[in-house]
Amino acid sequence: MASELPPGITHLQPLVEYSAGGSEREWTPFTKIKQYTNAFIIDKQEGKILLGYKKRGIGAGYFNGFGGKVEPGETPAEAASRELQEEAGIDAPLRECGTLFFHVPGLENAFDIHIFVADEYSGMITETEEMRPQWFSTSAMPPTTQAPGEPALLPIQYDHMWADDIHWFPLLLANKKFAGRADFADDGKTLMKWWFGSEDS
Ligand SMILES: Nc1nc2c([nH]c(=O)n2[C@H]2C[C@H](O)[C@@H](COP(=O)(O)OP(=O)(O)OP(=O)(O)O)O2)c(=O)[nH]1
Repeated sequence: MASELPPGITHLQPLVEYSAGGSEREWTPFTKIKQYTNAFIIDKQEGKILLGYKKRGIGAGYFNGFGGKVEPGETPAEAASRELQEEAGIDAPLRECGTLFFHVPGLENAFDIHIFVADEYSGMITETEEMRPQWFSTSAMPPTTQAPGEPALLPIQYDHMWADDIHWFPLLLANKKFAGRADFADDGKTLMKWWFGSEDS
């Protein structure tokens, strides 16, 4: 169990350290916290996860889950469902599985990102102005069995994602509850320091 969690992590249950690293410097101070969401569909039977290529805004050019700001009067769960519908055209029985506290120096606010997951969805997955949805294999190896005529799914493209994601995606994929913090450099891309833990080791 971590003796002292990074500032910003408010997870109620004890956490076991999973991945930590980066520079020795202190966690960057922040003044405001904004609530965000990020939602993933994971089809365990077929071994695939739905991500979207972000076409604009924060994290443009990266693959990510679907999400955005929690609007005034909304719960994070309501915001996550709304954003999933707005960005991918689908509905899903989302459950909150983790939190990512994220900070870039120079930005007034830190991001408290509520991570949601579902293993099924309804509706038709649709490309939107913000996101181009794409399934990826959850296995490091490309799947060997494919439906006839279907292209093999790529493994998750960590080198085209936020630099912290590789440190907590394994917890998401293993269905573990987790929380963590990632501090970035001024460029908003280079990961300077991180800590992630899960409820079970
Ligand atoms: N996986 C991952 N997602 C991140 C990281 N940092 C970060 O902001 N995000 C997510 C949180 C949100 O889902 C998304 C940023 O939301 P957005 O671009 O839609 O924000 P916005 O202000 O435009 O909000 P909105 O208009 O969609 O409500 O990026 C990170 O380090 N890893």
